[in-house]
Amino acid sequence: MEGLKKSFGRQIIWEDVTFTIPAGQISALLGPSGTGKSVFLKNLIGLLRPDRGHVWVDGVDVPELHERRLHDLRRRFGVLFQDGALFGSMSVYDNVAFPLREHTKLKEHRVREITMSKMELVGLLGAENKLPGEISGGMRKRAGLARALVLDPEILLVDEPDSGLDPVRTSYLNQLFADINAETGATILIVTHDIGTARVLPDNLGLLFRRGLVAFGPREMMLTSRDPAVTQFFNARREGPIGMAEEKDAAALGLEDAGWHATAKPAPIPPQIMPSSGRPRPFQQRPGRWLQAHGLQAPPGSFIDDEGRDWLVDWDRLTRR
Ligand SMILES: Nc1ncnc2c1ncn2[C@@H]1O[C@H](COP(=O)(O)OP(=O)(O)OP(=O)(O)O)[C@@H](O)[C@H]1O
Repeated sequence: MEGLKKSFGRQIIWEDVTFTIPAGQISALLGPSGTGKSVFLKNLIGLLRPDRGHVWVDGVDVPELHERRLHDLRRRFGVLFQDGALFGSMSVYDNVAFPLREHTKLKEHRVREITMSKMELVGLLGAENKLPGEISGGMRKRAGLARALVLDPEILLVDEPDSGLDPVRTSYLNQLFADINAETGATILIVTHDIGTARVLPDNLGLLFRRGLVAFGPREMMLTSRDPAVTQFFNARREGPIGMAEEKDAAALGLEDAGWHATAKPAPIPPQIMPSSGRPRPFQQRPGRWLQAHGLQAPPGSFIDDEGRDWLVDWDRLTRR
């Protein structure tokens, strides 16, 4: 993304957004409600066009593409929209099978195999014949995810996969993303409000706030950041520049910011989710590596899981195998 700006009428959603989503890694984008995260995803796949700027995918500038080329490019993307975006009059099965029928010439028996395997992956077997209106919100979300996965996308964009899901399902889903990334090397971008997910799943984190990208970088950088908005958001604190309304009074901000800087204290960094195989993902980094490379110490208690296991020690054991 380079110099990206989007507005609707006189409302600027964000501007000067420039960053690179590292290929083959898992990244998460967070930000208070209404900061334009969903709008951002839509710009990435050409469903909305930015006012200005570029979205480069392998040297191709997405906003410049015409419908036909966009259609071809989208084949490489899997997208889960916030509401699942299912066709209400089609069964869950037909919804999930849709991209296969739209983008490939596969025979029906093959379509069935793939569709059923993805439905199994997201725990939806048995719901094939139901209509979207007959299943729960969380199930619709998982159906949307199965549909996003049927073409084995190189780039997977997911908008709030965890909203409306219970903590156990969210935990399964996070494991699923780690496994997909490990197995297929897909680049995954997740928009989420779930700080729990943001702290343990991605390799990189970004924060949208006040009409721009406050920061984007490796998980360890973001979780130890002293930027008041970043610290406040990733630790779900009330003290900080982010208010209940979209934004606090700019004048008050200047006054209070100094205090926030002094008190911003990062919490311990939790261990990252490992793939089910027990082997690190291709781009997964040794815990503490980014901090070490920058001459920084992890906050005390970092990389220790709930059972008291030290993941630094574990990592060395796993990678030696
Ligand atoms: N098609 C559109 N036309 C006009 N305004 C829009 C359009 N789509 C989104 N907006 C506005 O853009 C802003 C950002 O919306 P968006 O849905 O991207 O926020 P978000 O960060 O994803 O929010 P949440 O976390 O609550 O889902 C909102 O003020 C919304 O009303």
